[in-house]
Amino acid sequence: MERKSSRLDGVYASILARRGTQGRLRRLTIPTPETVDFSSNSYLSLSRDQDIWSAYLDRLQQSPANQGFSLGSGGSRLLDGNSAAAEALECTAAAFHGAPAGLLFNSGFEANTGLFGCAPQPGDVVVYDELIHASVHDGIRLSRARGISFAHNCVRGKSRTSLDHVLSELTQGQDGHRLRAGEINVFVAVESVYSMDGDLAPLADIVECVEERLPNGNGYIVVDEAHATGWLGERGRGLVCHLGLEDRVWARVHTFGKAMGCAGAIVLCSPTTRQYLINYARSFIYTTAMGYPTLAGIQTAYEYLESGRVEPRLAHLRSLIKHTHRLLTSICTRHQPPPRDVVLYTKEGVPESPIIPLFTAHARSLAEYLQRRGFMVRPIVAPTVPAGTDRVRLCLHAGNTMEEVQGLCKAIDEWVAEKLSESGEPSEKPSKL
Ligand SMILES: Cc1ncc(COP(=O)(O)O)c(C=O)c1O
Repeated sequence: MERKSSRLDGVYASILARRGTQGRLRRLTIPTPETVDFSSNSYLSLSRDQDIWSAYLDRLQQSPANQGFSLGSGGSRLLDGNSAAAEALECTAAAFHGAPAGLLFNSGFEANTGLFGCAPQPGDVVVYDELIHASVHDGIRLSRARGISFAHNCVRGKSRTSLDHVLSELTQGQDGHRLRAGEINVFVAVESVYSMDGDLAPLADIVECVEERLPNGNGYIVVDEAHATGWLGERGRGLVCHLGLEDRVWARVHTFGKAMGCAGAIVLCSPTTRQYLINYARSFIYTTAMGYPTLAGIQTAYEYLESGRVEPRLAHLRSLIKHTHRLLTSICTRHQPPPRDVVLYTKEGVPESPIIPLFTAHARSLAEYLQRRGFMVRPIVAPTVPAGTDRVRLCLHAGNTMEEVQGLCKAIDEWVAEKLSESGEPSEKPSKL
């Protein structure tokens, strides 16, 4: 008799083959250490910093015996997995980001699914930016709320899909009177820095809009600061602190796996909300808590940020962003008319973040070309991003040098010239960048 699993493998194999023919098959690769990193989310290059590593080892050596010699936590925080170190880290992070309280989660993904899965009450609504992270979508699916998207970063545009329009429709719709009376809660979910486009949310305007449309205080803004944590604002406190909106944003999610070079996340919120999450957030309750080595790494990274030693790195990162912008703009200007389908760099001003998308219908070709020249970049294609917006996602890091950026842009320039000559379009010779 044919084994069940082999029949199922056959089903999977044909699904994978279909995906393969569409050029959308996902694969695991091991990053090669000798390539120059223009891909990871380690924006500050802290994960390999010698000083932080030494401070981390010292912390492990000096930790109390009941904490320091345990690789794992031993259980859920609600059973045996809680520790003074976990609670101390929550206080450190909350103080650093100017929040009343915080609750750790094992990842940003779990923080979002935990928060959105239980925060809305029956009948509540979650209004979210259309480019919000997959984990928020999954959280909404787990919740008892209705989800409605608004157009990316469109707060007050005339479009019927602007945030203002969506909120206005809600307050005039079927349950409008209950919404206006503050009996239905509206959660508004945005990211401070969008992970694929690298643009910032117009957060001050979003806050104004929500307060105007929901004056009874039933608009609750949740900001996912995953890609802002550690580098945006003074000492990397994030966008909410940078704009002084701590008291007008209901909850924030900070993740430790990106600029902070560690792993895990925290939801910043009121003490009562924290207590509610402890009771109802399934991804907090039904999982083994972080062990001491992980907590110690995050605590060490926070101390580094708070000490101000991060400032020279931030300054270097800002210059890299400006320099890259100059070089990419010059590539596009020289290959006029703009090389349609080849590479489209759309930033008019200096990019707002170290994430710079290079839109091209040939994302895989560009990424492979750059990888062969020793630059690690990755193609990001549908369904990870909306169809028609395939790109190579360039990520700059404080650990990159000006020369590396120069080399990368020179290779992009050569690729553009090659592609254009293949397509028969006239192309400028790559010139000295
Ligand atoms: C905006 C955003 N939120 C949340 C997450 C999830 O964070 P983590 O990697 O810690 O699970 C990510 C990571 O890709 C992200 O980009």
